[in-house]
Amino acid sequence: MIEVGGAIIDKDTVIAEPVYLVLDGDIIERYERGTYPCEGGEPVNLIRKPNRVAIPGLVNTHGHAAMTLLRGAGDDLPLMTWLNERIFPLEDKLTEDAIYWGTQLAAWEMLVSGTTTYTDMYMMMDHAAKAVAESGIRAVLSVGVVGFNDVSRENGMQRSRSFHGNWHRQASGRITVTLGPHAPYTCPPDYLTEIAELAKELDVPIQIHLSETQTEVVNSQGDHSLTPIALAEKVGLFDVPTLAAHCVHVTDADLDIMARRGVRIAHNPQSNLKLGSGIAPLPKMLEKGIVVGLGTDGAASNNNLDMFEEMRLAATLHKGVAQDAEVIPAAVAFDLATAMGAKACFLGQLHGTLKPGAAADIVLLDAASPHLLPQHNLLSNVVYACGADDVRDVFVAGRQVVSGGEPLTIDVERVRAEVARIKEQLVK
Ligand SMILES: CSC[C@H]1O[C@@H](n2cnc3c(O)ncnc32)[C@H](O)[C@@H]1O
Ligand SMILES: [Zn+2]
Repeated sequence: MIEVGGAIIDKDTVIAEPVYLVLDGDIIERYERGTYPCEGGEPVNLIRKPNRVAIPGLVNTHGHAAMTLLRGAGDDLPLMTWLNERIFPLEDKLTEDAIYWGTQLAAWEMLVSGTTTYTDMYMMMDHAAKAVAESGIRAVLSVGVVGFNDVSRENGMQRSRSFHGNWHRQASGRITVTLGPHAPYTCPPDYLTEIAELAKELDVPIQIHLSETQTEVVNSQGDHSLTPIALAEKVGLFDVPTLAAHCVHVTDADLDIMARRGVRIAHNPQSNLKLGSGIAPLPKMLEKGIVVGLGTDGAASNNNLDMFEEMRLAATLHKGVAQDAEVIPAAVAFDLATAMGAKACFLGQLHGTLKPGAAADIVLLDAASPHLLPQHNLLSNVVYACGADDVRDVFVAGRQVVSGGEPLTIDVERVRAEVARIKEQLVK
């Protein structure tokens, strides 16, 4: 049982008074308004935190966790220069050990900033999954694959298949495996078709980067006479549930395809701004009924994994673009960062809420923080005022993984030392 001073159950249910959550293992059994009636003494499993506000754990729908190791290694460059000149040469030096420690660093950063579920597309993913299992976070993982030649194509298929066999639904069900074709500009059309076939066989969704920059769209039009999204549909990618990251440069016809085919979008406002890619038309996506989540992308293009920043940016950026303060209200931004984000990355209907039957992924904020005072509107305070520093306690699948702002599952001194060592190897 967790008793708190207030809770946001979901975007529509805000309780600005004492409330307690009753857990049944890794699930929320129910919530009740008021304090827990302690007739006959206080139960041993009652966590009483009147100075906390409970929200669902935040869901980060796009990223590359171990890129924490490359934070600050290439800034102020456009996407393709950033990738080709800075990131790919460093990634060539990453080892299995580096992926493990880079993912530990990411899990630490995400858990203490209130993210309980994240998605990942990267390399040597068995080692990322090990860090997920140990840290207690929940994750939707994929081996990132490219199809430059026959060897990379075959490797990608084999690695994806074996990663699925090793990790799908493992770590007490906290890991979901998906397939991760990097992008249409790194995976030729027939390779995308092969990947879609494998996804059907394994019965798993796909995550991919789509239409991130104008250059990508212009090149796709030149090479295939189709936008990346129209191409993805043509090659059969959308026959499988798909989560498309970015979708910054999209036509109305692209969005119609995505709405019709149930393609989800991961909106990464901070990364898109930092790489100078542009601003995705989030209001239009939502008007068309597309399921959208928020993502940080990797820590080398953001440069942090703080979902409070993405939530606030989603709620403010689009008001400025549209010159309309009514666009993306606080409740919608909160939904994108929680329940709709969970739908975007293929988790259960109730995931990202504190409703009965939802996974017990719960974040407790410091109700005494200046950001939560006064409480004219609790949801507004969380979206427009709170930040990662207000996170005090975090539970994933009913297990406490952060207490008083400190991670319980991560040896932070060890992570600091290993990351410093790996950084020296990378720059040698
Ligand atoms: C094949 S593993 C994933 C691959 O993606 C690269 N990456 C990181 N951020 C982005 C982005 O915004 N657009 C495209 N590709 C990106 C990452 O460095 C890995 O090489
Ligand atoms: Zn990405």
